[in-house]
Amino acid sequence: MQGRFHYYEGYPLSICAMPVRLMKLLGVSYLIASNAAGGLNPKYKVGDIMLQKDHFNIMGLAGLGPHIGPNDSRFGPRFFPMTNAYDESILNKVRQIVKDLKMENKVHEGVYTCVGGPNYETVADVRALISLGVDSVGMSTVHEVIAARQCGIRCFAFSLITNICSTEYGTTTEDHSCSTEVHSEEVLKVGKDMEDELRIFVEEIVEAISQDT
Ligand SMILES: O=P(O)(O)O[C@H]1O[C@H](CO)[C@@H](O)[C@H]1O
Ligand code: HPA
Repeated sequence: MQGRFHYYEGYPLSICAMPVRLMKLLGVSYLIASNAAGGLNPKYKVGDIMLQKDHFNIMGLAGLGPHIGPNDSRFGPRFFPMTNAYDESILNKVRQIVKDLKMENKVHEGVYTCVGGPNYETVADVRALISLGVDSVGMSTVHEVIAARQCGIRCFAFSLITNICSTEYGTTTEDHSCSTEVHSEEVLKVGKDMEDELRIFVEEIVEAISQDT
């Protein structure tokens, strides 16, 4: 996909996840999802990569999801497990790729969450998410992975840490900027700067997965 639909753009989560269901109809069996995300884990630095071991479905706990409403059985059963949402055998292949590409110093494994956005988080939000065991925060991916798992697509996802979420209140300067604020320009720049490295990383993953198929 080139880009994606986001909930904050006004689309219901079923539309945000629609491309995944289209992929299913086209015969896709593996999903590699990526996202730009804020780092919550204090070990993370800007430009690091977090392999998603799991996600915390905060919107789902509030009753939002791509699968709310009448169930269309072409896209899987009404009820389904999410215990092993992120495929361990793909993760193992990626762990090897990380070693081969000598990326260990910048790659972590952790838990992602999707918030509604489009505002970035308050300090209180950030502190709460950390206390809930979340390592990175964005505004996508979770509903895509839910739709994929419902229809049996195997999933791998990673976050590019584009900014560090602040756990402290900053001081606002005269021009009204604030040292601890995140701005989308920063997010886009880190994404752009990492483009070549991530392309190689994803190409390696596709290659490793395709050896299985
Ligand atoms: O998750 P992706 O689409 O990578 O984008 C992330 O970056 C944007 C905010 O900067 C939000 O859309 C958030 O979800
Ligand atoms: N929060 C939510 N979404 C994001 C962030 C963030 O800090 N960075 C990039 N997408």
